[in-house]
Amino acid sequence: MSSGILTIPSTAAYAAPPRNGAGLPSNGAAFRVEAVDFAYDGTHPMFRSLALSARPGEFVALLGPSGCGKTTLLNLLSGFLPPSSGRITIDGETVTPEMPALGYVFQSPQLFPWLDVLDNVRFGLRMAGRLPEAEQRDKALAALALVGLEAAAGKFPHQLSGGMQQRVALARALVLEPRLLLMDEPFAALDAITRATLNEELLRLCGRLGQTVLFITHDVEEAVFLADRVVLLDIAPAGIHSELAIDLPRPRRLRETRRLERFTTLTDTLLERISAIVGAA
Ligand SMILES: Nc1ncnc2c1ncn2[C@@H]1O[C@H](COP(=O)(O)OP(=O)(O)OP(=O)(O)O)[C@@H](O)[C@H]1O
Repeated sequence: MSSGILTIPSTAAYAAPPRNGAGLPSNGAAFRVEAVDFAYDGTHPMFRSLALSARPGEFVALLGPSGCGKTTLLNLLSGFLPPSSGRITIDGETVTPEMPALGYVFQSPQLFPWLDVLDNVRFGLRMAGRLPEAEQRDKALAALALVGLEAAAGKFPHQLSGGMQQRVALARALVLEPRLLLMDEPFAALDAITRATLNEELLRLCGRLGQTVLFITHDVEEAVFLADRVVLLDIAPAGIHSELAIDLPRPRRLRETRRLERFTTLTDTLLERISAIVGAA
């Protein structure tokens, strides 16, 4: 944790900075899932000897048919679900839900309706109780500025659109300066235009802040647009079906990137693989 308002990594701050997909220095965390077995109630196996890792600053999108265990994997990675065997580490340390390195954004923004936007964003800092109130407010305002919502600080969630609420949820995660951002279909409930805007904003923020991201989506185009690597899950308990490196140039803009032949090739490849999984089920 830094003591500044929100730490934007600069090249000078790192002797040998790892590079994220945007080619910028990264302060992201590495995660590693090693030989993980997991079964709900001990009887419904979801994963057997699962292995997955990400390098600092990498943007990993997780795709797979409904029920294959994407959210389960996210809950294992966050420490909310303990594996029955194997090991999950963030920068070499066994994960726990309290790890300050972790940030979450879910499909529903889950804002507190009785708190204004600033206090929603400040909530985690208030609970941690480590900073004076004025500093908490400064940090919350800086996080809101990152998502373009500084002017909405005094509004309440019901006065915001769905897209604005999801931006607040993102600011609430970012204010804690997570080094690994776990996102579970964060834009799935939004209209296509808002979703496109938020996809571009997320990439801009990740390029600037450098955190590692695990992003669950059902949308193949969204996965290809955002990610450095797409991980495709098979029907449980088969685990990972395959991975695909997304070698599209950055920075990415939706309209330009979608027009690239390589974008079509990558999305087609994934769609074919998903059809094969579903067809075989
Ligand atoms: N707490 C639980 N107890 C028992 N079974 C569960 C629990 N949570 C999820 N499951 C089951 O585990 C399987 C995987 O669920 P999970 O939510 O991880 O899948 P998913 O790939 O994220 O699905 P979707 O794409 O539909 O969101 C499903 O069959 C689900 O019913």
